[in-house]
Amino acid sequence: MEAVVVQGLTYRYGPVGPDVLKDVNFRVGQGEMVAVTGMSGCGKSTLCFCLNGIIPHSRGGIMSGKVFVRGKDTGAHPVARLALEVGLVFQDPDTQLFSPTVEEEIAFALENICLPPGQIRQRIDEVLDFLGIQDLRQANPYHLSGGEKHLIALAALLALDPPILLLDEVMSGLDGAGKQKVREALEKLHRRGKTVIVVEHDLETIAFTDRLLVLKQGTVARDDRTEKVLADGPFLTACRLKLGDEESLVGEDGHGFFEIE
Ligand SMILES: Nc1ncnc2c1ncn2[C@@H]1O[C@H](COP(=O)(O)OP(=O)(O)OP(=O)(O)O)[C@@H](O)[C@H]1O
Repeated sequence: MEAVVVQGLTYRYGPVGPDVLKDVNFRVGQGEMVAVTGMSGCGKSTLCFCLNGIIPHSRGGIMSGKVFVRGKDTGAHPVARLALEVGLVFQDPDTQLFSPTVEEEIAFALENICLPPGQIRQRIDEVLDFLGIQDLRQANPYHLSGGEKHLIALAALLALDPPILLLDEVMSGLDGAGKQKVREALEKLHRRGKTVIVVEHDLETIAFTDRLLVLKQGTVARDDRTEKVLADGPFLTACRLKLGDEESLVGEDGHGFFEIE
């Protein structure tokens, strides 16, 4: 069974707005390490919401086509069920952190699936060790930096142990050491058989992945080996992407910069 199958996915947020995703088709095998990139506004986060069922269940809008995660049609399964298959770390971590301590944040989802208290404590220890963030155990997530918040959201997701991990711009808020930490964690998880999908606009941070999908104005402009795409200067220039940050901060409309943390 494939981890992800996307067939003819087209989506718009409202009845009159433009199609944000246009006839997107791709498959991800179990255990693959895939990156998705593209300029600001090309539809990366929207695609993430389609992969974990937030679209169509919680965002409204108009979706056509099909998305399957581990054989489950996202349109036919509730988001809470899909969360056991695909864990998403959101681009904006404030939308998914709401507990007074890191420990309680990680415990929350585990309590929801009725794990016994002993196992909850064990999983919290394991994920904090795994990410090297035991020192943040009693911290209030709201008081942490953007990068640390992403790590806590990732820890909460890892504690649930979903087979597919989906990270939306998690690296961009981290310093060099933080990026290295996440990269090593993802490589270790990949070796353990997890399917990892990393969404990043910064091409340097995804060079470690095996396969790269480039989105351009809501369509898949390229789906190839990462090293091959990153070596294709003319293609990157045509997509206005480049290794390094400045160019990829320009929006799809061609003007303006957005802030990263
Ligand atoms: N809730 C919404 N309602 C209407 N339009 C939206 C909504 N969210 C996003 N969009 C639009 O959909 C398009 C794709 O946005 P999306 O956030 O998926 O792009 P992105 O590639 O993730 O961008 P970024 O790299 O800046 O996060 C953009 O034109 C955006 O303005």
